[in-house]
Amino acid sequence: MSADPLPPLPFGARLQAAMAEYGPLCAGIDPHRGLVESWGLTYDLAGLERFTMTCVEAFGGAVAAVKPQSAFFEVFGAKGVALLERALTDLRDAGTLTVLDVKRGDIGTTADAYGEAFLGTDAPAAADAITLSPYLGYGSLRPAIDLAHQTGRGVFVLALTSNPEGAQVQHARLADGRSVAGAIADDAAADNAGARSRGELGSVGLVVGATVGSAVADLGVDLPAMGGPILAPGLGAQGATAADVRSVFAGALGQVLASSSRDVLRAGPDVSSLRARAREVATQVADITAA
Ligand SMILES: O=c1ccn([C@@H]2O[C@H](COP(=O)(O)O)[C@@H](O)[C@H]2O)c(=O)[nH]1
Repeated sequence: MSADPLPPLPFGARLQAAMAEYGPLCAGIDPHRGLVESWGLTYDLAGLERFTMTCVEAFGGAVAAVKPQSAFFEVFGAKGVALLERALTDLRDAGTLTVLDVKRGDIGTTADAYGEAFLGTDAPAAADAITLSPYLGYGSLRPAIDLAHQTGRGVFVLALTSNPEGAQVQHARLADGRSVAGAIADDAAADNAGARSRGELGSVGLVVGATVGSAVADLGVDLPAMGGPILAPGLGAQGATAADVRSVFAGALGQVLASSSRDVLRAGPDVSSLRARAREVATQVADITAA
């Protein structure tokens, strides 16, 4: 009689271990035209492939997580998406966690299909975690969140994005006085309750930009109680500094997974230089977030 397979370790626990080993950096793969050309490559499928595989070689086994930005692959159609799927597979084979930045969100049946596409057992573009948009209501994400829990994967729900325009929606107040961002954090806290009771990081994280200044405190977004990881874009190219990370995430620094794309990618195309820059930023962020 064959034994049942072991259930997968939850994403939150796997991320916690990876951050402890490599430092809390998520290196982005953002092959936008300017960057691809600055590496001396042509902005076509061949250039996209060279750029992406250079990143995979440099970041695999070197950082806690890698975040490909789906848009830069989708723009090349089916062949670009196939390349994205290959990069996700190669990073998994290298033992490196992937966060696919796709910002999906829709009514329940469609959220279910999005979940199967990226988080299901047989997902064609399987990632360890994906970004989700809660602006059709946090509850509409339920099928994808439940599937992530079942398959040991994770999600990062947009709460306070790094762009200034996000405030129009995310700073708004609900009838009960809570901010939209605060309510999303409360919903994530409920989904992370089990992990918290085991002393683990939850698998439902939030996206909170390192650029948001005092908004976390002003809007009553309770990040420590949320209990999941915080994907924090905005460091470097968008202007956030180490001091910003310390002040924005005070009280929740151990949950922060800082994300940086352009600031690291500018060190390419040499694989060793790219890896060295990623390691340098990972060490800087580890120093910032150390208690
Ligand atoms: O609030 C958000 C959510 C996602 N992003 C994405 O992160 C990277 C940032 O790139 P940098 O070059 O480090 O500025 C990019 O893929 C965005 O789409 C974000 O910036 N803000």
